[in-house]
Amino acid sequence: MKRWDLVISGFGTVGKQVARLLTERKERYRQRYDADVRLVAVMRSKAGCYDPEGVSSELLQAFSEENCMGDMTFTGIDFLKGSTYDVLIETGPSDLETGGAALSYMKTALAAKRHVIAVSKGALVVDYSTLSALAREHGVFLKVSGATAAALPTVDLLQYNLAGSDVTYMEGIFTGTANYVLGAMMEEGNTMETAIARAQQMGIAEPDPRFDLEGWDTASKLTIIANAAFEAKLGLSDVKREGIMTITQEQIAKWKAESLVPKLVGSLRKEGEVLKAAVELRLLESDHPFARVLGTTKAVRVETDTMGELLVVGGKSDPVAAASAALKDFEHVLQQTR
Ligand SMILES: NC(=O)C1=CN([C@@H]2O[C@H](COP(=O)(O)OP(=O)(O)OC[C@H]3O[C@@H](n4cnc5c(N)ncnc54)[C@H](OP(=O)(O)O)[C@@H]3O)[C@@H](O)[C@H]2O)C=CC1
Ligand SMILES: N[C@@H](CC=O)C(=O)O
Repeated sequence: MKRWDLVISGFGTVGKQVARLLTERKERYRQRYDADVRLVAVMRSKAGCYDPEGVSSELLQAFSEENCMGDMTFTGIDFLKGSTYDVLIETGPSDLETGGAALSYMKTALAAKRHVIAVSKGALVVDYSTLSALAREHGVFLKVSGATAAALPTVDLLQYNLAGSDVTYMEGIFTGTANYVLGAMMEEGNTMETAIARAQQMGIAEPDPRFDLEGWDTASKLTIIANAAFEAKLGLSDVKREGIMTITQEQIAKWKAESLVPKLVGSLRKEGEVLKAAVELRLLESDHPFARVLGTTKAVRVETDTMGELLVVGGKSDPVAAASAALKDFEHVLQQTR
């Protein structure tokens, strides 16, 4: 039986769910893949815990509960370099300006021939080309489902289900928080503040809700999808971006009276060799398929040259679903390395 040692960087809402699901699925990995999967290390911003034989559930519990003061000399990169592992699952903050610590973790792991499964978006947005080149050079996988709408298949849909087809257009509702906030304002008469607070309680809103509501989250996902699945060289600044933070109660009342449904839609359109990316507020007729995508649910629609049109609705934003998407990526690594 092959040993698979895993590290999780970032041990917050999603990271903890990844750890929980990994424990639950241990037997499945044994039976299906003849794999002895162990979580050997987890790290937070100021501390990490590592046991080469597998971190015990008691230690994990203590690590997740303690007020993480850590050791002032702790650095995630040294911790990672000092750990022996096969796969890094990155669930730290998404820093869209520099890629943050996640970028150095991912580069370090890939250069050391470790597979990387990204849930955070910043590093992929900032330097996907270097990361994918490192993965190719070292013969390991860089998987990005968790960072590209998680339970809603996007990159996998394009790379696996539509392999060989030319996807000429893609559009979707990619940010559950924005969709939830718009729906709560339209259907439940909530204020934006109340709706944001609810999305934060659900664990799906980013630490700064403007990330979701000003379109950065959708723009980030589009950038990664474009680079990973369309082999484009898109930067975040290439995405035309609109948000929903300035929506007023007067606008809500008007749209209701006109039976229009507001949705934050991200799109990628091929125009010759150029890929045009945009995030915009669209006012949809009530019979539009996206108008019925409610709550934290997401959706994607694609147009292809030879496989027609596809619509996938579902994959709601949810920390457990995001963790499960990361482990879908892990399962694909297990399948592709057998
Ligand atoms: N929440 C969701 O539903 C989804 C989130 N994502 C993405 O996943 C990532 C994590 O989200 P979420 O779990 O909600 O975020 P949280 O804020 O709950 O957790 C972030 C974790 O990262 C840790 N961290 C911060 N800095 C570092 C560092 N330098 N090195 C190691 N760890 C660090 C934090 O440490 P400490 O505990 O010490 O504060 C915390 O444990 C984000 O990038 C988000 O965009 C993607 C899909 C869905
Ligand atoms: N903030 C995101 C969650 C992760 O991608 C969302 O609301 O969909």
